Amino acid sequence: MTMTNEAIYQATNGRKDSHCDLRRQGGSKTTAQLADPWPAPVASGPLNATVDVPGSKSLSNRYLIIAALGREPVTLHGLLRSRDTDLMAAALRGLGVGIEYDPNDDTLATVTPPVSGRFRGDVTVYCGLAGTVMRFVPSLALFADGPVHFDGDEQAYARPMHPVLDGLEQLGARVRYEGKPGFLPFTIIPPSNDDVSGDSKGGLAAGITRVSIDASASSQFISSLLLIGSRLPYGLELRHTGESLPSLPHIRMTMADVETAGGSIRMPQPGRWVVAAKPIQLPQGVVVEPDLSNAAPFLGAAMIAGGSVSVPDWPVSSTQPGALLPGILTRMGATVSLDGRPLTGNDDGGTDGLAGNDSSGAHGLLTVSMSGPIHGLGDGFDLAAAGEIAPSIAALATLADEPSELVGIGHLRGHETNRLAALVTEITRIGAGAEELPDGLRIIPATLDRLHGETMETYADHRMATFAAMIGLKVPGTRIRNVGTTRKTLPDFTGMWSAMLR
Ligand SMILES: O=C(O)C1=C[C@@H](OP(=O)(O)O)[C@@H](O)[C@H](O)C1
Ligand SMILES: C=C(OP(=O)(O)O)C(=O)O
Repeated sequence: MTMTNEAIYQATNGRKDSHCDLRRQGGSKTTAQLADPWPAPVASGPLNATVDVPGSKSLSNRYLIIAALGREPVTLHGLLRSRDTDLMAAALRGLGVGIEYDPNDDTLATVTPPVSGRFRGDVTVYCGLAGTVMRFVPSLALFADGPVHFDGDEQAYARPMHPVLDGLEQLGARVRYEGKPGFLPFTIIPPSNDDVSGDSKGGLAAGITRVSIDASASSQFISSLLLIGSRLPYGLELRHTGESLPSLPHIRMTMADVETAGGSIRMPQPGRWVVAAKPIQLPQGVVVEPDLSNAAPFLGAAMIAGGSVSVPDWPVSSTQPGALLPGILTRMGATVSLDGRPLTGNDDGGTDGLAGNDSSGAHGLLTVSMSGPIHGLGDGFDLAAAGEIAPSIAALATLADEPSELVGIGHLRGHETNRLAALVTEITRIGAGAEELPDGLRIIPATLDRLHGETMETYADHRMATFAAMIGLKVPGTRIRNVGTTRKTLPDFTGMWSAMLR
């Protein structure tokens, strides 16, 4: 066995949980130096801040994978450097992909695919708690020259994995579960002699390969197979068999990114995708958009504290679900503008809210301003398209003037933690009301005089930490347990948060 990617990760970044990109964010404290629990700062008045948000986790990890599936080196500009993306890079290195960071700018990375086009087997991939690593990298194992073992944080053992592994078995791989069937840890034994197909006998199927899986627990199962579909000898026809499908923008993101690399993925009808067999190659240089979901706590801060917060380089059009924020925040009472022009975006929160990447790369300064109360979202607000921003929306809803029901997000029970249970516990802990619904959450806000500052648990969930920091802006005495867990997708959340409040 070669070194695991976690070992490579630790060797290149320091301790497992201590990676902190000090250069980009101007030198705040490392995890070891951060107080635990961390006293969340209170906003002493209206904000007036501009916050540079690092690159998108979802785009960074897709570009890394798609670059690894090409033939020529690709340079990624503005790559997110965080636990999830460093784990992805380390996983790819373990599989024989070259990844070099620019010594003067570690968000500039050149990815060089293996010369043979095949990935190195007999390795262990450490996934941490990263959904994009544990769900996307197994599909690469299909093209490895030996078994690939996957493991992760203990908490990752609870995250659903079966549907994507079921899909890989339909493509000829064998999966050996080493813990609970359907969950990490496991080993993928790739098909031999390039017998990558949907033929039950393990031979090459003459014609397109058909795979059916139930992706109602995570869109990442679909994205994983779409990422490698172009590499299959006859392409892929993928069907989703479940009733609901979350995070459709993230699937559209996968389709758009594969298309940027010259691939072709069609969605002739909802729940069915057709991927053409063809070589894919990203352009020589690719710019990563800022992470719009990670912008949510900062933009939301302007709504909680009043004043305004701006985020530069906001894409005019994006497949990121965070592109729904202007519409949702407007509905909650904010005024949103892009380069000074009013913007409302799409506020339907539906499952098909976004058109696709704007290949022009046009972007501007997004500003969220607030002077009045935060409005609740009322009954049945569907967040299925953008489940990952639910904790930020929940923080706003806790401080709003009327109740909110967030629905279409039952699958959040399988995120970094059971986010529905975690949000209910933390919202009720401070004196507001919340209850779980079969597919979401009902939040009954309380006035500030009824809320009390408490030590908030984060459950190793970066978005529970940013949720608590948002609450802390208005609820004195809020303390956050393990705020360093934000490094999953943000290298220096506390430094950025404190700078915003200065
Ligand atoms: O493909 C992706 O990059 C992601 C898809 C979504 O997963 P789910 O569909 O499991 O919610 C999202 O919540 C996650 O943060 C990132
Ligand atoms: C669900 C999330 O992450 P993951 O990519 O680990 O699924 C998230 O970031 O909100």
